[in-house]
Amino acid sequence: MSAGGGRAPREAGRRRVRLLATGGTIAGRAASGVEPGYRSGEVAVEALIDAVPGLRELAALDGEQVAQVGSQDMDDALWLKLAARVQEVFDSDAADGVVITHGTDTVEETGWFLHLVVKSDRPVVLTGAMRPATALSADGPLNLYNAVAVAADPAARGRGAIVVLNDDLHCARDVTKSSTTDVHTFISPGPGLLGSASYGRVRYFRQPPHPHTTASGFSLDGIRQLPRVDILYAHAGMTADLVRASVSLGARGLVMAGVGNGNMSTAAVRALAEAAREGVVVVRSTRVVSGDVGRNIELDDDALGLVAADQLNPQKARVLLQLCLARGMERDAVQDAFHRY
Ligand SMILES: NC(=O)C[C@H](N)C(=O)O
Repeated sequence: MSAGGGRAPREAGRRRVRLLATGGTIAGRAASGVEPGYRSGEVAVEALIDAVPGLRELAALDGEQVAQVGSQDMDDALWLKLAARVQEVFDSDAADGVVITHGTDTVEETGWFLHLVVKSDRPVVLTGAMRPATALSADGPLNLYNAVAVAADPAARGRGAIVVLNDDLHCARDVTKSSTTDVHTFISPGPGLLGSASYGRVRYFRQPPHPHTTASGFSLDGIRQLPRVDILYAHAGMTADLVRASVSLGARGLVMAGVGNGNMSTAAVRALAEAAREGVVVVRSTRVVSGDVGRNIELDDDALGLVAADQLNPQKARVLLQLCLARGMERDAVQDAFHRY
């Protein structure tokens, strides 16, 4: 095992897994994750690996610290860095699969980004923990064990980015965090789980039906930064002010976390239609945890110039819209992408 990104030795029949650590509660130090002043992301990658009995028996492992942040501090620059690192690891044949240790707050967004841009069939597995590494009944060690088992499993190939927590395998497209503190926080509303893992024994229930990784039209090619896309949260009595503020601050895209089926107040609708006329691409998603946002249902998207998010929640819609805008796609092409991916 090396901490600096050296290769795990190739041993006959043994899969090689690279651990890319980014921080999060899986690397947090505290008696619990709800202590005042608690900070995630303090335990280094070597210590994480050493804390899991039997981990090295699953695969030839090496670890690399890509970042050390609470995932609330993940941002576009870190996504680009992480995705580039995953791509380099695969392109140089340094590993058969990667495991990314990550905070749970935004793991769904990072996973979705990687699901769309990484060009490889090799498994990209993300895991984390709800309880700090030093807490009573820490969940990180078994999550990491299961994640390495998935990354080392040839049957995980071609399934895109997989989020593994609490014995569940989720497609990065579908997964979302549903509880602030519960260990069973991750759900995949609608499509359901991708599979399960029990002490390293992995089963798959389905293939992700939407294009991803090698079949996705997105990649890192030519992308040095991502365009600004803001998410606005709809509520009773919403005014138009924040829509206008986002546009005047330079947002090239807006995602509305609408009420119900992607609805919002009349004032907000008018402001969004105006933004769309000015060339901002506006996507209607929903603050509701499950269900699709359909086109031209309660709102006339055709007349208003809006895009419907289909199955993507606001934070996932933001990632896809950033990638679409980075590729120079216009509104109709963006709508097609929301139906396709
Ligand atoms: N459970 C966690 O990992 C929460 C932490 N704030 C993070 O996302 O990094």
